[in-house]
Amino acid sequence: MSPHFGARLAAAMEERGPLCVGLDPHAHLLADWGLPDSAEGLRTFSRTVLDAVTGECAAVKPQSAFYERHGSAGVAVLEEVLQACRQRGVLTVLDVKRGDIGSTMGAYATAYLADGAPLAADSVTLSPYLGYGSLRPALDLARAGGRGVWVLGLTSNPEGADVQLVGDPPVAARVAAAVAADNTGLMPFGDIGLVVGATLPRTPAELGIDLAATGAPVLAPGVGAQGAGPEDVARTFAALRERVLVPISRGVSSAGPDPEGLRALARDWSARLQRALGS
Ligand SMILES: O=C(O)c1cc(=O)[nH]c(=O)n1[C@@H]1O[C@H](COP(=O)(O)O)[C@@H](O)[C@H]1O
Repeated sequence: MSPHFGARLAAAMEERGPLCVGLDPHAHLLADWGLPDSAEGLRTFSRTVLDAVTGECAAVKPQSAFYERHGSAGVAVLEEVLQACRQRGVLTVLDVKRGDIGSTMGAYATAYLADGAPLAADSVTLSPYLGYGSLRPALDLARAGGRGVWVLGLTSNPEGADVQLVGDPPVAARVAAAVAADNTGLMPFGDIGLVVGATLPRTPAELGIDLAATGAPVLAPGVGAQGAGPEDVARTFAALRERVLVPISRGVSSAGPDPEGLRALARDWSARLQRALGS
């Protein structure tokens, strides 16, 4: 049986550090790169970033929205990106933030987490805000295939607190407790990750959320364009530094289209993150 996603992620982070490069082909970035805002522009952007950063990061995170913007032609490019990552052995976090009633969730799960699906990824982002239990079909299919999921906990945007911090214990703490139960026994960490922004004004511990107890890897967005830096990652995730995967998108792709510039900036972020996290 192949290793579970948490073990594969741990191995990739051990080898290449905590950086995850995001693929978010914003219209303004395509323009800055001198590319058309079209499927062809997405293709060139994605290939260029992927070629430049393969080997410099533990994973890549394509954001589906920027591909969907161009309809079926854009989604075809996303399929190519995922296929290229599979061929290169690059771990993928497909950022789709899906969440729906359980029966529909089963279809989303098949779309992103089934062997042979055109959009199959190593892991996918999910929203638990229709109820954590509604994600079960995706959690089960991911685990059966050695894949993973990232459940939104405390998101990097300030508006997230309106939902995630309601109640005592806060909603996000209840999500974290459910993740902890599902990760029981998986080493070195589980296949169900939590998304916790690096931009939070208060740390999870200060909010009464014991991330270390969840056994979850943490996806910590917000570094670079959203204002957080490596020291914020180190401060926010003090007790679980070896489990934090840090996605940076605009903070890397702003160096394009020059591949050397992209690679140099990815290396620089990676070195700064590793220094801050003491890894
Ligand atoms: O799940 C995510 O990746 C995510 C969660 C979150 O709380 N905040 C957040 O910014 N993201 C995603 O992370 C990426 C951030 O992009 P940059 O700010 O350019 O690095 C975008 O694709 C967001 O959709």
